[in-house]
Amino acid sequence: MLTTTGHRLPGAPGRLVTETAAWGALIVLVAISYVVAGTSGLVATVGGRAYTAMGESLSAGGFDNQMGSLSLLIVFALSCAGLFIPAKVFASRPPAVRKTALSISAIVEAALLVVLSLAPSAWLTWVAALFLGAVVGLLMSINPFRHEKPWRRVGIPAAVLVFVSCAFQILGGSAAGTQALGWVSLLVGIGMAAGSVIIFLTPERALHAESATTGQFPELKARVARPAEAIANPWVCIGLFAVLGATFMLAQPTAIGHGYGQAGFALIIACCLVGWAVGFEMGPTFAPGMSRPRVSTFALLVSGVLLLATGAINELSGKVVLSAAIAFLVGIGVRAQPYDFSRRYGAVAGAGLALVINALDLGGTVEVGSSPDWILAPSDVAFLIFGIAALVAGVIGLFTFDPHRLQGLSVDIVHGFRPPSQPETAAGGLGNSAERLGAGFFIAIEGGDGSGKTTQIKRISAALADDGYHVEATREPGGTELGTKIRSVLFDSDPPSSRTEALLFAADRAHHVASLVDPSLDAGNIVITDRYIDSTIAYQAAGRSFDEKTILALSRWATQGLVPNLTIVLDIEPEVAAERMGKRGDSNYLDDENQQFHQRVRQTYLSRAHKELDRYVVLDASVDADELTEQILAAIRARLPQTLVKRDTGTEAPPASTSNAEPDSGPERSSVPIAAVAAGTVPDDDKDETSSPDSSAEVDGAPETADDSVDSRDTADGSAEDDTDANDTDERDTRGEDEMHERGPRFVPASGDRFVPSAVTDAEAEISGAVPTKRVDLGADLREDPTASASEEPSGATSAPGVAGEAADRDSENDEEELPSFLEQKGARRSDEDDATTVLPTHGTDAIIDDSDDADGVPTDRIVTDEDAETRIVNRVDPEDAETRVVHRADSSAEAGAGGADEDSADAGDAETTVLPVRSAREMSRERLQAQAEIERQARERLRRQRERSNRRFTNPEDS
Ligand SMILES: Nc1ncnc2c1ncn2[C@@H]1O[C@H](COP(=O)(O)OP(=O)(O)OP(=O)(O)O)[C@@H](O)[C@H]1O
Ligand SMILES: Cc1cn([C@H]2C[C@H](O)[C@@H](COP(=O)(O)O)O2)c(=O)[nH]c1=O
Repeated sequence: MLTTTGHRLPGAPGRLVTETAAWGALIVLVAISYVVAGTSGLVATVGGRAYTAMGESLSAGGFDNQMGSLSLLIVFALSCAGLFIPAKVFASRPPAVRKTALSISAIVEAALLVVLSLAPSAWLTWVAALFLGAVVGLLMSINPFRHEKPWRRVGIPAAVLVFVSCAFQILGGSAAGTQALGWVSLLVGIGMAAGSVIIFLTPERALHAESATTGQFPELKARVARPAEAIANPWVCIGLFAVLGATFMLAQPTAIGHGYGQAGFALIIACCLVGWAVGFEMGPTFAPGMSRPRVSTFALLVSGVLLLATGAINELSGKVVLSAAIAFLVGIGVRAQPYDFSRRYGAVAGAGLALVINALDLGGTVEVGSSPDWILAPSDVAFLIFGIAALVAGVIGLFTFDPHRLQGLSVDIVHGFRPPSQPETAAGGLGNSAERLGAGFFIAIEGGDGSGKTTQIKRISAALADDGYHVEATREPGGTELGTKIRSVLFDSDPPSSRTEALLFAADRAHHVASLVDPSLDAGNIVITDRYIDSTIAYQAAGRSFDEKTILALSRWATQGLVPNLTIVLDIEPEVAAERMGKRGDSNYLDDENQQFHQRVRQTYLSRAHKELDRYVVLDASVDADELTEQILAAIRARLPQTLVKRDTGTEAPPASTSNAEPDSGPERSSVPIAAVAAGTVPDDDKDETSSPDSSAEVDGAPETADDSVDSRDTADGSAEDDTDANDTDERDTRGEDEMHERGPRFVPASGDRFVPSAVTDAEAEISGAVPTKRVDLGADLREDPTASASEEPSGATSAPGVAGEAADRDSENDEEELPSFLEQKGARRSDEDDATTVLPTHGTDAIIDDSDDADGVPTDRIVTDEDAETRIVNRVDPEDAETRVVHRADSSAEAGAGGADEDSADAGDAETTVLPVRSAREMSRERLQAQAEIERQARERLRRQRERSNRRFTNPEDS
């Protein structure tokens, strides 16, 4: 059989034509050899009167079923022999050899078909059968059709055969159908010759066989079904192919045995092909809730029943429909699973066996007590035998392949046709297995910009922490150190192209899941993320009008299919959200998209939620924040599994923070602590943190916090530890592990705007040109009275629990009095929830930002650093725009020593620079990354504003 690997290939036209013709030849050949040999009998075919006898028989419409079967068997055996010649025998031949072999065999086959159609005779049929069988076998070995969807090629000659034979049969009666075979063989012979010529004219190199098309499991479709499972022994599929081979092969004996004529045969073959094609295409998604081996098993079982029915009934339309249904089930069953087994063995064995059974001529009449008696043709007996075998095999399969976590046959079937839950379907069939979600619970909070996600996450994290859970709050983009950089790339310079944007979000997500979400879920935490895949679908697919499937596939690939247990959509009119955003005064270029964009975003969230009501909860986000918090908490609490380990009771899973206690040992995450991590258990994080054992028992990250702060202050002070530090250290040493890590939710520092350098004083900040920034403190709301906290202790409000202590508080007070002018703006903003308190620490002299090349005086982001000195200089930015925070402030006098050397830099800071202090290597590497990102962001921001100013000047010179 001539085959190709797809019409996309170079040289495809020649192959397409010859292959189509070859399939046609096979059908016609099988039919003719059955008719001819069957009519005259084996002995008659070699006798001198063969031609006359055959002619008489043909016109009389008589057939010898037994001999026909034998004839068929020989033709079939020869044709199929080539399937088992190793492909490499010919495939490895040079293109020139392959090309010559293909065209010569095609022309030989064409010649035989033409002769056969013009001069039908018994002996000629045998000769043709031998030759064609050999040629077909040879060609199959050159390019086995296992890589192609057969119905595409065989469908054409089958359709032609149906048309021609029906026409003949309608015009000339049943016997005339045989003549149709002659005409069809002429047609396919001509086609074969044409294909041969095209192949001959095709350049050699274009005839290479390329990759498989059907041999691969279709990834995209697999996503909506249960994951594909590796099949150790695909005997069920081999059985299904045997059923298919038998069904095809019994078509002609059936047509003859029941006197349907060739039109009946053609009809059966064509409908079988259609059924097979439909089944093959639907296989990966059919019965999506059923395990894939189980789908195959049911297909085999049901096809067994249908085979029995096919054998039992005598009527043509019933046989046609049932044969098509059997072929459909085979298509379903074999395609439900990855297609990496050979279909040759099953199909050839099934067809061969069917012929042998048919040749035994076991038909007869069964008395059923009343007339008419039940007439069984030999082919019917073959169907019955196959039916029983398939049924038995199917039942064995049911006991062999487990249902998918379901019990009972009916339950299995009913559930089999329901789509599996989203987690199981995610990511190309990988899905969320139990292991994938770890022991934790994954929640995504979604919604348009300004819907209140951040506000709510702070609150619900605190509440859940109060419930005793390990909570990790994070966000996208920017939930990790790398994420902060990606966020910076996204939002701190010119907007990227839409495709770049989509890829950057995906990259952030990939890292976020791999380095933070997954490990945290593994540790048994509740992970709450501010945005996840739905945001990408809403913004990049619907917003930017990219293909949703592509965007989804990207995210699923990035996350390896991790799907939240629960997604809460905070739904709000974009206009209302925009108003809120206006008040908040912090936006990115996506926020600034037009209303249609945000409407599309909103609708996408809603329609996604609508499709999966189990996993989504949509809440009206325009209501009062407290009310919304209650609603969210109710939704979450109703879904939290009982098995989730709580802090106080949990003995199985390690506390969330355990794995992160040593910052460098765990998965990468932004380990800079957020001030209010202890909130939920520590009402006011600026109070009693050093004196209360509780308060020093920080949640994950808090020990780091303590370390960081202690280190920072020691270094910054250049002096010995103060009492606070000592106490803190002692307490940590004596605390149990659980205690050490547990205190409310652990907020993952989310981005560059969460950069928390160690202490500096405001005085120092003033000297150094430090950066007052808008504070983004997820922990702020966790304090008992955030407003009071923010207004009463503005500079210390961001102190880390167990770290800031009284000294820090004192410092804060001092700082308050000594606010430099630009920090007064910050002071003014402290009453706001999102207070601006941050200064970058200063220290070191050896690193500078070299602005000397800036002819226009605009600082650039060209940075020169001295690694050994572990210092960096940060350009000062507009206080309005900076986004960094500080945990606490250290003693200004102590800092002065370290900062003394900075004065040059600080002057240069006039020259808009800030110098970071010397730290431990570990901290420095962490902070360096953050600081560098911050520096770059700020520099870009300046450039952007500079450009804007220039533009303004340009467009409105008067203003300038
Ligand atoms: N229920 C509410 N009612 C009124 N104002 C609210 C409510 N929730 C939040 N806000 C305010 O709306 C603004 C936006 O809130 P928030 O930052 O939490 O939204 P967001 O969804 O996280 O926004 P973004 O997507 O841009 O990060 C904030 O100033 C916040 O104080
Ligand atoms: C995760 C994700 C986010 N976006 C957009 C949505 C927002 O406009 C910003 C993120 O800002 P936020 O203040 O942190 O909410 O990014 C997106 O377009 N695609 C995404 O996948």
